[in-house]
Amino acid sequence: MPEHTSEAKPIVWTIASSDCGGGAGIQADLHTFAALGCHGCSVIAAVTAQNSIEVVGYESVSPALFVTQLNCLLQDMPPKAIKIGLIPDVTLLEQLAAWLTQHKAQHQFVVIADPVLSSSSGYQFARQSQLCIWRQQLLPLVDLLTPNLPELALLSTMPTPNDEMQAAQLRQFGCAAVLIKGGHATDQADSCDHYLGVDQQFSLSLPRLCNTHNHGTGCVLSSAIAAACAQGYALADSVIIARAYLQQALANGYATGNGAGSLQHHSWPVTPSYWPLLTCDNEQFAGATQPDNLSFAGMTTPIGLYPVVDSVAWLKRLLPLEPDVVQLRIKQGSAADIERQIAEAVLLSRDYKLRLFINDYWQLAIKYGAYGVHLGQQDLASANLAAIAAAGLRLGISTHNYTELTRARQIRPSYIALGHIFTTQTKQMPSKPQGLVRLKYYAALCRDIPTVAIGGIDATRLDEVLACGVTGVAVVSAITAQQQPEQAFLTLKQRVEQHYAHQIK
Ligand SMILES: Cc1ncc(COP(=O)(O)OP(=O)(O)O)c(N)n1
Ligand SMILES: Cc1ncsc1CCOP(=O)(O)O
Repeated sequence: MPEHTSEAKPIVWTIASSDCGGGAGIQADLHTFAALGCHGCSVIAAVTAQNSIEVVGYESVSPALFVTQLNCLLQDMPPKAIKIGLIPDVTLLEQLAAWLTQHKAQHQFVVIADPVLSSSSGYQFARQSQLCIWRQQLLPLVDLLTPNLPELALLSTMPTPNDEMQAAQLRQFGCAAVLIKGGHATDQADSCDHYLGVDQQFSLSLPRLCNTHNHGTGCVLSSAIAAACAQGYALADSVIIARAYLQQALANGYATGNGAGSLQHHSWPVTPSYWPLLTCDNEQFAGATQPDNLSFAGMTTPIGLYPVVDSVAWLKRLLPLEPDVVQLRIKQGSAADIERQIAEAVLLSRDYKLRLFINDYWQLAIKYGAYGVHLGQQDLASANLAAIAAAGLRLGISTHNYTELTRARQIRPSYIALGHIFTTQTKQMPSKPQGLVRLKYYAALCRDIPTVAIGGIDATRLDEVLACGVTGVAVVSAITAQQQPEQAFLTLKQRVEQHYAHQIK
């Protein structure tokens, strides 16, 4: 399902070369854009003659026609993102650098570059003069470069075989981020890519697929990243989405001629087995990967209506109405008062058979024996997850994007919160509202873990949120800011219960 309606598909350009065999180049890029809900435009740099076995030859377009394509598109169909692929000509590379210098700042598009310097069948497109233009003129205009290991070595001037140092050098030349593709390290069982971004570094690994129908792999990965960027995802998220898209396309690759066949373009990836394992390379996310032996108690699903209240006084108001699950999220008060409220809330929860989650204060939750703990992203780094699991408490984790969701899934918590879905007045959020399309994708990916939607959800939006496939709906102001909070709770609870009862039938 595309992020936008048919009236507003984001426009993505590919500036690359034609593969008459249809598996790579411009043809693969356009398939990828379409599958990810974008409208693709193509600026053709060269026409190659190739099939599934070999590249037989190529001819570049004239410099005049190259620039005319760029200008004509810019006038009427400006891009949200541009993918650069094979440009086997020095003059065209120089022209492109000059054109990007002139227009990038004004039009604010993202540039993803796949420096196709040789074909997987062994054809060499790169000459020294082209490498110089890449280094000196193009890299400073690139937001993400996606070299494979041979391309990384060619582009870097470092003789060392150390990939990270070579990538660091390319970033010094000016490209903001580098994704080192590990596909060529065929001696390893997993295929592992390293993302070196402005403020994040991580590795993504997935089982190496035996399918030999892998023509156009690099083209598809870079164009999927561009498409996800055009859909408004941050660069790190786009890399993760694209890697999952590629795994899905590779898993279903098919024969065309007698050589490496083509990838199968499908749709937005939501299948857990295609999702990469994310390992954080920097301190910030240390400890975020689940130690294998950690296991959190499960929740009986669906979670249903999940009120979040800020005091034990609010909890006492709701308890006679028999909520199934409540979160106590205290944000003010002295340490002594907070502990008193948590202790009292846990005692009350036992009397009422309530599943009570404590926000933030995981030590107190363990001390008093709460049903569970809810932690945000910041809390994850400092909390002792092993202690929470060992005490038998459930764990809920907040997420606000694909990177956080991917990490949270690896921890295998009791539930994952997805937010904020709509604008909320209750909390200042540093992130953007996620909206319903993303919520649906996230919930589909989490088919194996309970999910809770949160943020700006009220009676008017309840049905569309439930329709996205979450197993619970968390609300604050839809209850506590209403004139009749008890009545608001009862109405919401009845509607949520009806929804899940209907689903089970
Ligand atoms: C169900 C649910 N989802 C998200 C949150 C937000 O938690 P967190 O990120 O820890 O932020 P604060 O609540 O501490 O502001 C939540 N509390 N509950
Ligand atoms: C705590 C929190 N975390 C993400 S949104 C949010 C507040 C949700 O409140 P409301 O339901 O009133 O929008």
